[in-house]
Amino acid sequence: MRADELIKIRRDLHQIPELGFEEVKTQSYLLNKIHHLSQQFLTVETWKTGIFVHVKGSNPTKTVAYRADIDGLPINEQTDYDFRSIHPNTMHACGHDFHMTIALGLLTHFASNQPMNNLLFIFQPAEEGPGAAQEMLKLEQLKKWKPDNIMALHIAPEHPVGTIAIKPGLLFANTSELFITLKGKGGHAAYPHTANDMVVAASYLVTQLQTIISRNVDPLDAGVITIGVIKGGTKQNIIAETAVVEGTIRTRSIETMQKVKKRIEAIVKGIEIGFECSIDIDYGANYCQVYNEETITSEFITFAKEQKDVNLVICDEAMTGEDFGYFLEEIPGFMFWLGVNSQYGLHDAKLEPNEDALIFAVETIANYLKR
Ligand SMILES: CC(=O)N[C@@H](CCC[C@H](N)C(=O)O)C(=O)O
Repeated sequence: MRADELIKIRRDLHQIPELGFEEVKTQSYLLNKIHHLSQQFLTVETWKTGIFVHVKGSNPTKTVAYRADIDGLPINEQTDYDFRSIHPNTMHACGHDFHMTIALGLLTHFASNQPMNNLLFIFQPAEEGPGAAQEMLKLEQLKKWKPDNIMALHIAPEHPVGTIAIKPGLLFANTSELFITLKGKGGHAAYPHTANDMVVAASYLVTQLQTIISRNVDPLDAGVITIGVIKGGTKQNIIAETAVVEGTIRTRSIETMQKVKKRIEAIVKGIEIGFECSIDIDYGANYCQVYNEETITSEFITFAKEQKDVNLVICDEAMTGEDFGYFLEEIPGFMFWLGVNSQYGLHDAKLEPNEDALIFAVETIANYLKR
């Protein structure tokens, strides 16, 4: 596929971002493209809004899976593109439009250039939440086409085009979503003594949560608690009966995740007693770490070093999360960062990844898979 064709696909997909398990238009766009390819070596199956495409190899000794996530984020796009999202408050702000386009570019290549080994393309819904990897791993398709290895990429705005950033071992953190609901007693703004204000309780809670990483996690370990949402109340002169606080927890180890959650629960108990309210905690979706299998990752690093146009970076681990980690728990493989050189980062309403990375990725990964 030519660079301009990849760019056209990326722009089409960029315009129709959909949230997890709602990727109906995205799935039908991808299926339409896939059905226009030569079907000789392909078997196409769907699951919810996801797609599996098996490419039969000419003389297979194994099956290699390539996974791309397909969902968007609830963000109101603020780029200067003339192909901005046509879906209000939804945007491909994590590069999944790039991930899908690259997978489709690779699939297009191998549909007409039969690979030696079998390939399995996995277009996965709902990576941003609630996650789909664990469910997909249990499916019939994974059993009958059982991949021996698996790989995936994630765009990296901070690296120039041509960069592959990777490391063996831990790449991404363990994550847990965090949804906290506080319930007190509403009332008139002028009579605070008759009510039980959840805006004030939530404010104390958010402040106290900030002490967990700084006071309870070993400084030589690492963790993140980010509160991305705080909502409460209905009007400026009404005391809020309820408030919600939503965030995410990131840790390098499961043990630290457990410790952080224990501390959250203790702080919540304190707020319940101190503010005479009731608080519910829901940890939502939890993702395990992304851990790159050492041998295969080292082989990929060796391959990348040999490519003249690849700027190889051995990077540090990041506190991002990915349910691709679940695939890696069961299937040896790796994930890498693909440089896309954007002034604005992931989850930013102005993210504008450089489209030159599309053809670079397709050609580089096709060469790797051919080997
Ligand atoms: C690469 C990336 O940005 N991934 C997301 C994964 C979200 C996990 C989950 N919904 C959570 O918020 O904990 C990330 O935010 O790192």
